[in-house]
Amino acid sequence: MTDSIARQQLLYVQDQASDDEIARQAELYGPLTDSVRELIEVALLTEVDDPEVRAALEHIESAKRLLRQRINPGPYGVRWGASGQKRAWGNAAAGLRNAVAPPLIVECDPDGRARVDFHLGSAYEGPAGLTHGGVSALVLDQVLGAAAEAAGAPGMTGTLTLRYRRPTPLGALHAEARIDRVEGVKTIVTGHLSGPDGVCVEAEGVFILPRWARGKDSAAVSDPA
Ligand SMILES: CCCCCCCCCCCC(=O)SCCNC(=O)CCNC(=O)[C@H](O)C(C)(C)COP(=O)(O)OP(=O)(O)OC[C@H]1O[C@@H](n2cnc3c(N)ncnc32)[C@H](O)[C@@H]1OP(=O)(O)O
Repeated sequence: MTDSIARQQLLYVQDQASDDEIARQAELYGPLTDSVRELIEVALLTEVDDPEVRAALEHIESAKRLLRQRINPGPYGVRWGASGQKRAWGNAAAGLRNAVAPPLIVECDPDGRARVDFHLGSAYEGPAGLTHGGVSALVLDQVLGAAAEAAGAPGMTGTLTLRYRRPTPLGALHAEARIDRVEGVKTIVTGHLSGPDGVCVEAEGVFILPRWARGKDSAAVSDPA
């Protein structure tokens, strides 16, 4: 095993947090994340005068000083509580504590299906008024990966193939995925992302259970939101 894989595995942590403690943290940090996400949008779109921008910056710097007083050196990793409840709260697509995440709250079925309705604001723009193609890839990677994981066949993304069929608007969107087939350690998943006018992006992903995880309980290596 290489040092980098060993270091990565240290970020899969059983911290034995109780369900009550996890609920407390979700209630505390969820609104903080939502507020920071709104801040990103407001900072992008504000048209107030210069003194107001400078005053807002002071407030933000002050909030950062407060939060930095005790800080995890990061990254967040994946944590399991006492009941087996998992938190991938740093996940860039779906992490409860990650304001960069759209966020996605993905619904999954154990037969290997996943779906999510979500909203992308101005912070996810690529072409003018449209969703950035890399963000579409982020969303589809997560939703396809979640479908594989839901069926107990999780894996790292080996290959993700996308076909951008029509421009993806910002605003209300939908993504869904289903397992096409499982071939040994490979799970092949298909899916799409759609907007009000229909399918915008089609996807196929090959998710591979890495060598270091083979023979382990799949729940112990999966990476849920
Ligand atoms: C589990 C927790 C996470 C669970 C995560 C769940 C959340 C999902 C959403 C987030 C997903 C991500 O962002 S994941 C992050 C992005 N992805 C990565 O960083 C992956 C980086 N690459 C790797 O770690 C590795 O290359 C792997 C794991 C993909 C494969 O390496 P390996 O484990 O050594 O595989 P190996 O034994 O050689 O090959 C096994 C089989 O897969 C085929 N194969 C090998 N590489 C590829 C490939 N890139 N694309 C297609 N097929 C491939 C081989 O031909 C072989 O087929 P055959 O001979 O058996 O037919």
